[in-house]
Amino acid sequence: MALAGVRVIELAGLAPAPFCGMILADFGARVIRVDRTKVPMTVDTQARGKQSVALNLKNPRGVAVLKRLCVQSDVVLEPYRKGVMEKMGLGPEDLLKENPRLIYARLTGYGQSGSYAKAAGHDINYLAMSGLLSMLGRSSEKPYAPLNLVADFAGGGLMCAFGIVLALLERSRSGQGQIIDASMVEGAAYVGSFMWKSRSLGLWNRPRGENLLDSGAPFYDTYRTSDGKYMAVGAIEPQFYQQLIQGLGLYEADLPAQMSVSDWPQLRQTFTRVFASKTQEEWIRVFDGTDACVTPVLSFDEVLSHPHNQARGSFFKDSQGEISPRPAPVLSRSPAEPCHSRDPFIGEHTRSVLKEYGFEQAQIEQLLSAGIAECNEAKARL
Ligand SMILES: C[C@H](CCC[C@H](C)C(=O)SCCNC(=O)CCNC(=O)[C@H](O)C(C)(C)COP(=O)(O)OP(=O)(O)OC[C@H]1O[C@@H](n2cnc3c(N)ncnc32)[C@H](O)[C@@H]1OP(=O)(O)O)[C@H]1CC[C@H]2[C@@H]3[C@H](O)C[C@@H]4C[C@H](O)CC[C@]4(C)[C@H]3C[C@H](O)[C@]12C
Repeated sequence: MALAGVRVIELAGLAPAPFCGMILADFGARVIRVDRTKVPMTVDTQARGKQSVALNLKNPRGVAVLKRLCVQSDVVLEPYRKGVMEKMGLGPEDLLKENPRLIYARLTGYGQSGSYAKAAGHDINYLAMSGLLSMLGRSSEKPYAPLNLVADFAGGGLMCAFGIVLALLERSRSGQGQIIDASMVEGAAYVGSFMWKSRSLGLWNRPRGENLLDSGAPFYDTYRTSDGKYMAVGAIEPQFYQQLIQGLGLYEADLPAQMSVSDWPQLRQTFTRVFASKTQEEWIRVFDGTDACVTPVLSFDEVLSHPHNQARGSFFKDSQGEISPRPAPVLSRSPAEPCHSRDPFIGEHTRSVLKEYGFEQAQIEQLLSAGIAECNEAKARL
């Protein structure tokens, strides 16, 4: 796999950093998540392929253990508020001094500088600060966040993984590590570069929800079918729009012009009425195999059995029966091989990892009995 041999220490976080770690693990990195001790269960639902070591980092001996793990690693990924790592004696200066090849990735909401750097926040706040949230929502409604996809995952976890891969690539030339300041505000804004750069085209001149791609245009929207399901329509270009009209059994001559914005409400009413006349399955039969850019809105349960997704193996079932998307993109020679086994228990690998990283058995037992480290091996659960 592309990242085989790369060792990552991920400090346990909420959503974006776990996603970043999972991407690295999917593509072959060895990811060790460092959890807190005395925690009943993990909130990391993106622990695929990771190992878990539980350490008390409030104790200097726990800090010393982490330092020793970082000396032998390529990447450390930290998801805390600015200043937390420094307070624990684990700031970039401390760790890079001991391992100058270390890539020190800091994934935060607001970045390491600026007046908000130390403020708490979540995806919706970062999205708001990026400018993007102001553009998201239906006409005459308040802005709404599309789950926590944009800032946490696209602008946060994914962008940070990209930064780590860039830093690894650069290190192969320079031999040096570096610090990555991954701000979710900036990551989200960057993902939204198209919105920024296309403002001059007049694509976003109208109020929220009344533009081409924000559900303003009737040919770029979803429609309810007679069985309560939905179809997604993305027929922008005239040649595809024609096929949409044809599939709906309408005649262009009877309709206002596609780009006549003032007629969009009337056109939407017509599309709404027609889509409501057939079931989703019937519409699939009408539009499959055409270039009308019309697809069913599939539920999570439906994606696995869709013939297209099945043909590509786009989703897979793990050993627990859970469906997940296959890691993307697909590399021809060194594709990702996502782990199919269950996620680790907190501290499941404490003993084995510490041993592998050079700790003596007696030292490990001391750390465990002093509560600095915690081990929760699978055997103990049988
Ligand atoms: C699904 C929910 C998650 C939603 C995601 C949400 C929408 C997001 O946007 S996530 C993005 C959040 N932002 C960031 O990550 C930006 C950077 N980070 C921060 O800004 C902050 O970390 C913070 C604001 C996120 C949190 O601030 P906090 O004050 O708590 O922490 P920090 O200042 O960073 O300091 C960390 C302290 O921790 C100490 N530490 C760290 N490691 C260790 C260690 N190993 N040992 C000892 N100490 C350690 C460190 O020293 C710091 O200490 P100090 O403060 O003293 O300095 C999920 C959200 C909630 C979940 C539910 C919940 O957990 C309850 C249930 C739990 C159960 O197990 C599962 C079900 C739950 C219902 C659970 C379900 C879901 O997972 C959630 C709903």
